[in-house]
Amino acid sequence: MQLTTRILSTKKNIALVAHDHLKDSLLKWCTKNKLQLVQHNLCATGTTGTLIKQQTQLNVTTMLSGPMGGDQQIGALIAEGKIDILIFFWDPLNAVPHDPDVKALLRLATVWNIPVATNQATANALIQSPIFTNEVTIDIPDYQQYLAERTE
Ligand SMILES: O=C(CO)COP(=O)(O)O
Repeated sequence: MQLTTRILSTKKNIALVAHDHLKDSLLKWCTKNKLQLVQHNLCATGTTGTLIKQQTQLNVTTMLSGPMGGDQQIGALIAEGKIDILIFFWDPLNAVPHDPDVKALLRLATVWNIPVATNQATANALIQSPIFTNEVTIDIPDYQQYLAERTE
């Protein structure tokens, strides 16, 4: 796969997602890091985002709830280059009905090489890193080249 680059600007588009048993943990993390988070554009799956808005007063664009398509909506935004960072407190100990959607979201985040935190320790590392505040260049698949090779 040929690569090209994408610039993540200083003001990032950040997606926040948490499974039910980890919502308290993500809410605490958002409260603790509110001053950094307020400087970025936030979006979230339906329940997660609504709780973050209620409990932190952060401005969050909400998608549908995860099991109703919210993970897929965020995955689509990632594929379109509209999400720069994914913070996803996913639950490795409880099954969810939309497991294929969860896998698809994590897969697309990997395909498009965006920084992802899937637990609190990595979210802490990410928010303290220059990635969060600086302009960053990431390698991404060269889609035009990919398409050209498949259609020549
Ligand atoms: O299920 C989710 C992620 O897979 C999260 O969805 P909610 O934020 O609506 O609970």
